[in-house]
Amino acid sequence: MEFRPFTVELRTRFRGLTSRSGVLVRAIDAEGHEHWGEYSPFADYSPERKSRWWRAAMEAARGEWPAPVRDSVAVNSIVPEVDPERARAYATAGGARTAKVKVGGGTLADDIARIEAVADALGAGGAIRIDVNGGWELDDAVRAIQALDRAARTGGVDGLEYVEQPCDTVADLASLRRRVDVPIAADEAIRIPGTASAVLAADAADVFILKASPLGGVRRALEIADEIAPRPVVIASSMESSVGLAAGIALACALPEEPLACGLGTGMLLATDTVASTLAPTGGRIGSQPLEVI
Ligand SMILES: O=C(O)CCC(=O)c1ccccc1C(=O)O
Ligand SMILES: [Mg+2]
Repeated sequence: MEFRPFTVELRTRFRGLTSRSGVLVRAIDAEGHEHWGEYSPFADYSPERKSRWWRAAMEAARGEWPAPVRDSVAVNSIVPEVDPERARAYATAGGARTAKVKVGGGTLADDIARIEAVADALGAGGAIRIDVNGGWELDDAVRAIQALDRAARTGGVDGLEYVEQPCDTVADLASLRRRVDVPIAADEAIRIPGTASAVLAADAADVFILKASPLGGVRRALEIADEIAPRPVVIASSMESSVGLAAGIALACALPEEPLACGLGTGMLLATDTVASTLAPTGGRIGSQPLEVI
């Protein structure tokens, strides 16, 4: 095995980061085929969570992914917490018809203006989901979700598709789910410190966000999807370079049931990459592609 440290730059600050660093792992299988894995855990991850990411990188480098059952999946665009004019451009990037809008970091008025701009840019038939990354208190969450759902009913968009991780704890997600009509999606709650089983047991989410690398690899994430079924899943990246992104695509294309539009369009947010041609969506869809690691 060969190990190659890397750093890639982001176009927009994301999760407080302007770059992503890690190690690429390269291995040749028994038939002489080359495979690459990416180990790029976030710096604040515990040793246990880093070890899961390591298992995902090893699975990729050993060429142990299951065979795909579809060629491509729909993706969502990602709208960071930018002003309404820039939000419009992000909303339809890559041909996406579903936009995931980051909210909750500034004022509710700014969030409303951003959602209205995204609804207008998408137009009829578009879908809007929001990601709070936790942090809302229950009562604030109820008020904000109602206001943002109204904002998403402009331009022919049918309200919010779901709200991702509005509050931190599984208990708060479960309570909130009983107080609002908008579906609730669990992201961090199924990994930090919880599990999909705990979210299921508390009946705390309608939609489950699965990420191949932090969950320990494609096969592990497929087991979790099996446990969750028939509830809908969304496969998302962890803002990896294209080598890591390929694991998410392999997972999305191997699921027995087609996932909802996936958060696998993050290649568009990279200014530099580990491959010659970044994995990015066209016509709102993304599929696997041979990687030319540079
Ligand atoms: O879901 C997506 O569209 C992309 C993935 C994404 O948003 C993300 C990427 C890295 C870290 C956290 C998150 C998140 O879902 O908040
Ligand atoms: Mg999220």
